[in-house]
Amino acid sequence: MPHSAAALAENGGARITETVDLSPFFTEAGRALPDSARTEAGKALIEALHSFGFVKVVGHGLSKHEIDSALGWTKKLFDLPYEDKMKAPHPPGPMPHRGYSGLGQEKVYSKDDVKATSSSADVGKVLRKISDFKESYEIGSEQDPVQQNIWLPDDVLSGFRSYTTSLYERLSGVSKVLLDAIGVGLGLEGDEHATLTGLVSDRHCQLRLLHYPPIGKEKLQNELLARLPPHTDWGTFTLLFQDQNGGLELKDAQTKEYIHAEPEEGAFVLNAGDMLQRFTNDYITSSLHRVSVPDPSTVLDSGIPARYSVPFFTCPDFSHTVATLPRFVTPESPAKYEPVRFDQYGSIISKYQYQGEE
Ligand SMILES: O=C(O)CCC(=O)C(=O)O
Ligand SMILES: [Fe+2]
Repeated sequence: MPHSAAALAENGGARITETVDLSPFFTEAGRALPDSARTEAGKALIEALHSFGFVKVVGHGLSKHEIDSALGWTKKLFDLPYEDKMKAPHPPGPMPHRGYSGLGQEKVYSKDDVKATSSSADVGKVLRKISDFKESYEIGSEQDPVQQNIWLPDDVLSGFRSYTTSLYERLSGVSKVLLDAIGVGLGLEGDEHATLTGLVSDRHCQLRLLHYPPIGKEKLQNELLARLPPHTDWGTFTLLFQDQNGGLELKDAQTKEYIHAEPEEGAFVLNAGDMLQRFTNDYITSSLHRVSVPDPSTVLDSGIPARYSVPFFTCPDFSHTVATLPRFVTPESPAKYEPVRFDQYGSIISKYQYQGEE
């Protein structure tokens, strides 16, 4: 791991150390345990999400084979020649957010980036001066009536459609159990627990396959590059599988320092999105995170290796209105957010995470 090891040495190496075991929710043996085991695991989950907005999860029931397959198919896809990948091109504009985007095509911004450049006539152009050095492929539910999937012809990568469709379904199921664990950890019961179900839609989640190509030392020295700039995820929460090459970092809201989400065999990273932050009136934070490019002086002559990751974004239904749960509004913590319909929130944000040429 030359990249992350070098970066760790450089900034003191703060890492996410929180790893929670959610087997009381996910595995047969765990489910046989008394309720107190689920309460304890749920509370540990919420404690980590409250402190950092990020946590690593084990005991989620996904096998090593399942995780390796997700990363393996991702590599197979991006190993294809560019012309083949372009047989399923992401259309220009933010919607539908589906299909393949080549290097530099998508630019991710944070709300603060937009504020800082908003005096400029063309915010998108200013922010695109540093391009995102990544390629991606977006997949949604086959049942999504709003955004249809854009598939490669099956002879280009045989089995890809059926594999990724089943991965979407599998991770959608995992997300529902995670949501239950969040409810248990927050101590929600009855109607309050029921309001949680609106936070994860059957048809509006999104699976994303990502490839950050290797970068030579010279390019790192000579060009302004980002792998994935700081941003928050705007859905409910995201679960993410990454390879062993590292680079994902999140901003600690207290210290303002970026800390490393070090890859851990068998674990996925879970981070809260904007909807969970609004639902809990900031009790759970949607942390800024990024995939950084290291300082060239810390990098070996061979440059930095490729990195692959697979995030699954759980989102409410587009027509669902997310409101803060009353129990999180107190005299000490007055309401910070108006209720918002998810598609309206999405259309404000996605304007700035623009795909395609401008
Ligand atoms: O590749 C990663 O580790 C981060 C991906 C991410 O944050 C995103 O796609 O929103
Ligand atoms: Fe993200």
